[in-house]
Amino acid sequence: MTPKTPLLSVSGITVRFGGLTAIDNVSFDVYPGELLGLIGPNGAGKTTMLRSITGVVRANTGNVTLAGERLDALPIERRIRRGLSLSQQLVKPLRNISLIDNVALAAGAHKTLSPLRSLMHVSQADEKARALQMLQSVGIAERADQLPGTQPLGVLKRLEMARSLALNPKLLLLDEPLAGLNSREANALADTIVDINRRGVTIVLIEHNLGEVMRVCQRLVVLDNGRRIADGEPRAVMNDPEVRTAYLGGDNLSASAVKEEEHA
Ligand SMILES: Nc1ncnc2c1ncn2[C@@H]1O[C@H](COP(=O)(O)OP(=O)(O)OP(=O)(O)O)[C@@H](O)[C@H]1O
Repeated sequence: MTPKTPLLSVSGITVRFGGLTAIDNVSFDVYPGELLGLIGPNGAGKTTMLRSITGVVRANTGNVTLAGERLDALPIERRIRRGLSLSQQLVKPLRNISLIDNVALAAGAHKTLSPLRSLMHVSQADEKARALQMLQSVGIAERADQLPGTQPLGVLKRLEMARSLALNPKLLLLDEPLAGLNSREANALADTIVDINRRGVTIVLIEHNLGEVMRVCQRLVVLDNGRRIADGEPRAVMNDPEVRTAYLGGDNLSASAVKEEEHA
C-alpha cells in the first residue's frame, strides 16, 4: 500500500515564460521508494517542472516540499543539500579526467559545494571508493580509469547517473535518460534505473519511451500543455481518453509510441 506521507509534494506550481504558461497550476506527490513516470507530449512542460523543483527555474506561484521542508526560498545548491539530484538530458562530463574522477568530483562537490575545493578532494581514498561503488551501481565499474571522450553514449548516460547518485539524493530526477539509445541499450538502462530504485532511491523519470515507462514505472503523472491531465496506475492512465487524445493529437513520434505500447 502507498505510504501516506509524500517525500516530495508539488503544489499549485505555475511557471510562465513571458506570455507562455509552461506549467499551469500543477500538483502531484511522490512517495518514498516510488519510481514515478512524468510523461506527456513534446512541450508539455515536463523539463520545466523538474527545473522548478530543483530551483533552476523559479515558479510564479505554488510550492515544493521535500521531506516536509519547503524548498521555494532555497537556491539550487541548498536544494541539492536537502536531497535533490537532477540528471540532465545533455551529458557533459569533464573530458580530461577519468570516469571515476568525474564521479569523485561530484561526491566532493556535494561536501564542499566549491568546485576548486572539491578538486582537492578527488585524490582522497574514501571518495574514490565511493565513486567506484557508484560506477558499480550503474554497471560501468570496469571502465573506471578510462576517459569520457572514448565512451559510447550509453556509458556517458550511466556516468551522468553515477554523478547524480554521488550527491546521495533522497530523490533522483531523471530527464530523458533513454533518449538516443537503441532499444537494447534503453532496455538495459531502464533495468539499471529499476535497480537504483530498489536500492532505496526514490525516482521521478521523464521519458518519451513509453514502452520502457510502462514496464518500469509504478505510477504515472501526465502533463499536457502545462496541465496535469492524469495521475495513477500506468495502464489505467494510458487508457484514459484525455491522455490518448493528448498523444494521438500530437506529433507522430508520440502517437507511434502509444501504438507501440498497444502492441507490446
Ligand atoms: N527558458 C524558456 N524560455 C521560454 N520558453 C520556454 C523555456 N523553457 C521552456 N519553454 C517553453 O515551455 C514549454 C514547455 O517546455 P518543456 O521543455 O518544459 O516541455 P517538455 O515537456 O519537457 O518537452 P520535451 O518533451 O519536448 O522535452 C514549451 O512551450 C517550451 O518552448
